[in-house]
Amino acid sequence: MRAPDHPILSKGDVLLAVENVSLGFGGVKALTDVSFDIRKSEIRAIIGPNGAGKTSMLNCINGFYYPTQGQITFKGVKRPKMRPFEAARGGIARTFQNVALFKSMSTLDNIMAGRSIRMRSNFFWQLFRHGPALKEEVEHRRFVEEIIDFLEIQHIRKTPVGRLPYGLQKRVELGRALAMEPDLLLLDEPMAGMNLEEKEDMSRFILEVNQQYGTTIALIEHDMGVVMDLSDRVVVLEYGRKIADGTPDEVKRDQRVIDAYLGVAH
Ligand SMILES: Nc1ncnc2c1ncn2[C@@H]1O[C@H](COP(=O)(O)OP(=O)(O)OP(=O)(O)O)[C@@H](O)[C@H]1O
Repeated sequence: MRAPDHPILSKGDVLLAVENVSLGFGGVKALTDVSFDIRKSEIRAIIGPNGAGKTSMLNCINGFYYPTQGQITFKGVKRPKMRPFEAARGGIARTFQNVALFKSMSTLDNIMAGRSIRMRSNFFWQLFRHGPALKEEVEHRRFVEEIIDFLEIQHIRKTPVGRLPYGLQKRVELGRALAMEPDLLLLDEPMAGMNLEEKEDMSRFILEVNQQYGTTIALIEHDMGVVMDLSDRVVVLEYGRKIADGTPDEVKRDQRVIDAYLGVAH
């Protein structure tokens, strides 16, 4: 396990704070004055109708976009403008709406690629798999094997991921994000395109990651059954603005949320 590079936060402390964030693309306002926080070790859902700004928000959190206005504070530090790999190095991992893996590479190599962000030895040593790099690689390999066991994907460890069914690809992508040992795991529609059994498996893994490792998770999801079962708190966006924020029960009863989103079958 890596040593923490920040003051140790306890369960329930604010891990990430979004304050008055706005984001514009030319004339289009994707986000307007949105504030909410994500607390350590919780599962936080971001929901709302299509085009509400959910993915834009995730993109601001992982450094893909920089807010036009407002600020994001992570582990107590105001976030400077940064690129996604810098956010990843800082402890934010992400999966995508449409799986983003190296399709011709095996499950093992894809997860190992996620792990490379935690490797310290320089490129020279890695190239020759010698000296410090060899010792380090053995340790990282052990960690990756733990993830493979945890996600129950031993049987596909050598299979090129492009050949796997969609549900398993999503599981490998989760494995790659976990290999980064993130402080904050962002999941963009982790159940999209899955059948019922795959959804149940994915829900179980998300809960286990949260409970066994205490990993803080923020997820975007359209399946309301999943959202209400998994999340501790839910933030609701509509037309780029926050319209509600609370526990699943509070949000379910909120008339604005019912009118904007839940009234429509999901
Ligand atoms: N790169 C971009 N350039 C221009 N407009 C964008 C861009 N990205 C998002 N938008 C616009 O910003 C708004 C919010 O989009 P976003 O994808 O964040 O919504 P969403 O809630 O994630 O939707 P969905 O549930 O359909 O994925 C939309 O009007 C969208 O068209």
